[in-house]
Amino acid sequence: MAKFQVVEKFVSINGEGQSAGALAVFIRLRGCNLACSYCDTRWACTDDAEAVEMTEGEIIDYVKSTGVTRVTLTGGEPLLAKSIDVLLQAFAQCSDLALEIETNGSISIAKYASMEHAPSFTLDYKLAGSGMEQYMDVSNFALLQPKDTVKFVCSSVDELDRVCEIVDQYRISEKCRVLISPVFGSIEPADMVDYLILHQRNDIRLQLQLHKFIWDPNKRGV
Ligand SMILES: C[S@@+](CC[C@H](N)C(=O)[O-])C[C@H]1O[C@@H](n2cnc3c(N)ncnc32)[C@H](O)[C@@H]1O
Ligand SMILES: Nc1nc2[nH]cc(C(=O)O)c2c(=O)[nH]1
Ligand code: SF4
Ligand SMILES: [Mg+2]
Repeated sequence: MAKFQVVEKFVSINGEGQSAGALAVFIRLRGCNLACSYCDTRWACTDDAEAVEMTEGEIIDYVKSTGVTRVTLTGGEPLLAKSIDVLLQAFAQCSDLALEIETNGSISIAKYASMEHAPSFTLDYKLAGSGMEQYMDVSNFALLQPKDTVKFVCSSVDELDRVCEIVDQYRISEKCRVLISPVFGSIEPADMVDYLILHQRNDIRLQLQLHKFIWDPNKRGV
């Protein structure tokens, strides 16, 4: 049995990613190796953030108790957790649960992408505005499957040129979904749409963080 530091667990709709709008159970793990300028979950990233220690069995029991079948494992950076492979294996054995992992693009997904019943990944590529672009592990792009998503959170419309450069260089939209999302409140989404129209980017979708429109953007547990 392994132990995981869970800073938050709740049921909501998924506000982001490929299953946006659908019910999901969220498991948020403590700690992160990056410090994105815009991070909306900084409180979960420090090693001393308040957390409840749970085993993989307790996490799965909690998920099953909700009756919700989509699970989002997030953080912080979930792939940093010691023994994360144990938790992913436990989920892989539950054929009635669909696991999505939000990961920050700096950690290799190779070990997990090759698992039987592998989870789906929402792989962030951190752009210059995050201050973290130098940590991106671009070898992950070769491992993408149709069930995965690559996401670019943009601090300015100018960053969309870089998004297109990366999508084209690694042929990402031939492999999986590509999403762009504004840093909440810092760009007009309409300007992002204008960019997609102007550049005829049929392969890139805009996504807004739904939960921040439904609830107070700073509210936790939603
Ligand atoms: C808090 S992170 C946790 C998972 C992982 N560390 C990562 O960065 O992908 C979850 C998602 O929220 C996004 N995010 C964080 N702060 C944001 C903000 N202010 N506006 C829009 N998206 C944000 C991240 O880019 C990431 O896609
Ligand atoms: N409702 C809701 N959906 C989300 N999708 C990804 C989230 C995250 O923080 O990783 C998130 C979140 O914090 N809340
Ligand atoms: S990697 Fe994710 S959790 Fe870590 S600082 Fe960046 S957005 Fe926040
Ligand atoms: Mg969030």
